Amino acid sequence: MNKQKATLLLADGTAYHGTLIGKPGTNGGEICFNTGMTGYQEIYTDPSYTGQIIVNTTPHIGNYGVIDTEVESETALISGIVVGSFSEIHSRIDATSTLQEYLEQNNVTGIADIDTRKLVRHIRSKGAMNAIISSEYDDIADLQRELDKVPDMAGLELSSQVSTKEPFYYGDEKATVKIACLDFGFKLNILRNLADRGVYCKVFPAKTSAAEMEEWNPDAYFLSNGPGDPAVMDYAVDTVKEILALNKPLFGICLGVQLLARACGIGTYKMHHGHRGLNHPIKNLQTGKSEITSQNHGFNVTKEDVENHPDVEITHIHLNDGTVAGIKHTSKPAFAVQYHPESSPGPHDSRYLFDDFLAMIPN
Ligand SMILES: NC(=O)CC[C@H](N)C(=O)O
Repeated sequence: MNKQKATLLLADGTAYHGTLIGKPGTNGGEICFNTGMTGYQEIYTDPSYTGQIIVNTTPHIGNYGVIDTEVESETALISGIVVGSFSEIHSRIDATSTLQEYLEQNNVTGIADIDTRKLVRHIRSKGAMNAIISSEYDDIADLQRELDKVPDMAGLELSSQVSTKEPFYYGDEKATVKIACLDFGFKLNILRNLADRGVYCKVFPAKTSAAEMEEWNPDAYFLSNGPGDPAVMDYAVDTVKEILALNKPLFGICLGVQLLARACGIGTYKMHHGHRGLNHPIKNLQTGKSEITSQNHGFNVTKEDVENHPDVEITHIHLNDGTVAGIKHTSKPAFAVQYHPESSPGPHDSRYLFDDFLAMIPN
């Protein structure tokens, strides 16, 4: 076990001292916490966490190692991890490497031996803020200088940086249903869920226009999850407006719901500390049933704007705080959710949303 020291400094001046894990260095981002009891590898490789330091509330991390294929994107784009107890050994027979090796390979600097319960209570009361992890500096003035370089998540556009540079295909090319997918930072399990239902996907870079995608003559459109602030993504909002004008089925997940909302003139806002975990309860207002869901978001759709909108209604609400968890357009075939039906990690309660989407596509 690497016993090099590391320091975590929060933007409000709180410092935590622990042990370096992953790659030695200095890295900053917005600190947020995920309450999932499992699935650290999928969480670290979810591109929506780009620019963020993840605190795992599960106290023991690393104990089942890493499997190369169990990823949500090719690499971990996170700015760091903060854990309680870190295990450099693992006991899963199929594991291809230790988490320590994986973090080093993916240039992730982390800190272990932190009282994550205390830290999470701090973030929960003070709200989301920037932080820095360093194994190089322990002097607060040095750390503060590095922390000052970290941009605020509010107002940050990140999707175009993580999106595919070239279009690519996913699924069965002989499938009769074709779905154009806008990549703002796709989680792979969304594509797996679409392909498993027998459709052919073409994934387009974030800045592709609807006219360009129409050249492929898709039957429907999909808006992916992704990092950053939807309020500074006018390029994508304009594309969603163009897609809505086509009257083809449209489904969006997480950032996708925020972009659909903004395309309809509904606002989005930065939450106090967001929702990240695997057991978030939501209620489907159309069926009256509740679902336990996987979530990862720090922004949300403004509820009053939806309530006052003549053509958009709330379909799902978050049962912990009443925030908007899903919306649909009442005169266009478009709907989206703020949570993750593809889970990975997380429960499968909401997989029906993929079936609902495909049922909207005429035969
Ligand atoms: N998972 C996502 O798509 C996240 C969307 C957005 N970046 C947010 O934090 O709210």
